[in-house]
Amino acid sequence: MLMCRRWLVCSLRCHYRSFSFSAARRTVMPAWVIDKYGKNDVLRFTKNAALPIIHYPNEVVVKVHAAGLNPIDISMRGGYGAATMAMKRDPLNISQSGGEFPLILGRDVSGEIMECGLDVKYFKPGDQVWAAIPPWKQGSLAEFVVVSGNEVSHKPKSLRHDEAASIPYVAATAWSAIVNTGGLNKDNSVKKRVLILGGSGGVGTFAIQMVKAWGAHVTVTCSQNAERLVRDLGADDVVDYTAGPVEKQLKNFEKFDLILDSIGGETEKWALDLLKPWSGAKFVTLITPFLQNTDRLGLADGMMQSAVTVGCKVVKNLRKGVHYRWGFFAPSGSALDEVSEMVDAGKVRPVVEEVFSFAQVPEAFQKVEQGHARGKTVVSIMEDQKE
Ligand SMILES: NC(=O)C1=CN([C@@H]2O[C@H](COP(=O)(O)OP(=O)(O)OC[C@H]3O[C@@H](n4cnc5c(N)ncnc54)[C@H](OP(=O)(O)O)[C@@H]3O)[C@@H](O)[C@H]2O)C=CC1
Repeated sequence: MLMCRRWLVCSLRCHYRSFSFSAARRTVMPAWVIDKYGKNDVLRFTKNAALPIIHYPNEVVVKVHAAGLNPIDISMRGGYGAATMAMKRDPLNISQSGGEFPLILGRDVSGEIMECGLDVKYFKPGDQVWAAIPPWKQGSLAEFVVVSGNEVSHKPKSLRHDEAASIPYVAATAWSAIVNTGGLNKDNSVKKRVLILGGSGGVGTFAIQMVKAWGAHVTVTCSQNAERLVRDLGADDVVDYTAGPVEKQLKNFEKFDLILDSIGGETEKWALDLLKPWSGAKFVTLITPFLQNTDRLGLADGMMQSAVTVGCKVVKNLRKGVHYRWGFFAPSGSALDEVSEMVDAGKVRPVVEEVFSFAQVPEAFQKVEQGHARGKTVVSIMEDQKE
């Protein structure tokens, strides 16, 4: 239905465009950038980052009110995925930026549309929006960011920007893993048994709420001190991984239709035995060696290595009657449209652990890097904080 609405508005709003942002255009903006990969000391605040401009007609410029941080920001600060991102990012050098630096991190944005490309008909300047920004694009720790019209969505009316910025990246990841890869959706999830390995962080706290809203029975693994949080979000059964091997604790549970793994490591050695065999049940892990492979071996060989690795695991598990899959973040404005409706209907709420000011971006990175997240870390980018 939402896809149709996007199409309808596209048709009705013929070539709407505003020139107000362009007319008042400055050439620089405040931002946190990195000029090389490393630890937290590579983060640099500047008032002179290049102001992003629309290069493709389907893009919009968003004024950032709040940005969300994710573990991938810590990894990217250290160079994770650099080879792949360099290939994806501006392969024709249209932006003429001359390379990956200065790089702006931050994958979540909640803010306001300032300008729309000529092909953007679903949005107009002034719209309050949110988006998850793909890792090969400049991020949201800046005054403005450019995203594609198909990545952006109207933010939930019931949320402030600092709340909204906690959701897009984890929602787009959970949606891609659970819906596109795992095969569950709002119409087929009632009474399905879902196991979420790692329920207390960003992805977990969103995924619990999403599948619970669709009627699934949700089992979650987390630390003992996160039990109350995940139960409040809708978890039916909670397993404390600090109390002993999870596989032993889960052995006598009824088998599952879907397992979402955001922990990795040894998990896949035992977790697939917890699925209902020969029923279409799936194990979807978010912890994949895909980017490490491409960083290490280059794009072609890295992709080949990844295909061989995942292919072997898929075949091995198919023989046991269960499905093994890798899950990935995938930007999707239409998925965020649906999430926005769920939020405004009170079915999903933001789980914000801490909000930092724009001046405190390095502290926000430290917080995410320490781990043990209980929901999300957000950076609020108010006018007076950009000085
Ligand atoms: N493939 C992809 O495209 C994507 C992959 N990811 C990956 O998914 C993972 C989760 O992301 P995100 O939720 O944002 O991360 P967070 O850092 O927000 O959360 C991780 C959570 O896991 C908990 N945890 C740690 N160890 C265990 C364990 N053994 N069992 C259960 N819970 C545990 C942590 O709390 P505590 O330590 O206190 O228990 C924390 O709450 C990350 O590794 C991330 O890189 C995320 C998005 C996209």
